[in-house]
Amino acid sequence: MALLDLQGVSKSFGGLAALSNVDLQVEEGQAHAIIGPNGAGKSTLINAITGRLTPDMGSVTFAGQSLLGLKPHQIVQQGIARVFQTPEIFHDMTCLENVTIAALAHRDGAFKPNFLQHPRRMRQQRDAAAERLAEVGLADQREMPAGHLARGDKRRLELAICLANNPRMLLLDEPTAGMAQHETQNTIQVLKRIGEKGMTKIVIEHDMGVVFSLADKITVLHQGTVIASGAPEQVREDPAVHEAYLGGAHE
Ligand SMILES: Nc1ncnc2c1ncn2[C@@H]1O[C@H](COP(=O)(O)OP(=O)(O)OP(=O)(O)O)[C@@H](O)[C@H]1O
Repeated sequence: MALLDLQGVSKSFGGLAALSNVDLQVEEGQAHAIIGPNGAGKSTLINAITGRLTPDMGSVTFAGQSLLGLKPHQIVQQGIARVFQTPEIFHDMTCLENVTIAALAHRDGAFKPNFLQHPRRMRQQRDAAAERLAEVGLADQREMPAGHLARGDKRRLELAICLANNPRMLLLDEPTAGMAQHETQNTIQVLKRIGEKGMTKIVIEHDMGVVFSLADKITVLHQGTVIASGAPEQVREDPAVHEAYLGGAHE
């Protein structure tokens, strides 16, 4: 059974069908890229998964449970974390403090400033936060105020904050957008490392280099419909994909 299973999902805005009868199966432990030209329906699909909009038709199931009707925060509690969209970084706090607070908030359901009464719990969360920072390659910057980080490092801190919540699936929205080449390569390595630990990932990405270095499976959307879905080499050779996308301006 797929970890995330969408069947027949449709969503229209007025007369425009942003998604038409979309099926998507994301297997546990895989990196699944969703690609397509501008306006293909990628954001609408992600919004349907994260509860920011309700499909007109179809089903969205995660770990066997329907997500339909759940609010975005309830979907986060189910174990789906969206990265690189609405990062909540405290710029004056150190990287370690940022990740520790995220871990404490996850543990208590919300951040409660009572942690000073529980020094052992605080120490455990700090140790876990330090591990998350090491995972994303920010061990050396742990005592640095978050506001002083370079742009690419800030995004890796956001990733560490998401990981502090122990999600089952990460949704990555253009994880390398606006990054310099070396930052992009760094981010690819970090995401691969997280993947090796079995983390399931959905990646929305325009950069085909990133897509083909990360994805186990690729689904291609075009005008709200899935025109191809499969292994990267299979999708790369699909004539419909060439026609709609890979042969176009984004290659
Ligand atoms: N809230 C909305 N109201 C009206 N139309 C919308 C709304 N959201 C999306 N659309 C339309 O639905 C279609 C799909 O949009 P969507 O943003 O999902 O595409 P996308 O693949 O994410 O594009 P991009 O790569 O440019 O972000 C587009 O034609 C868009 O204009």
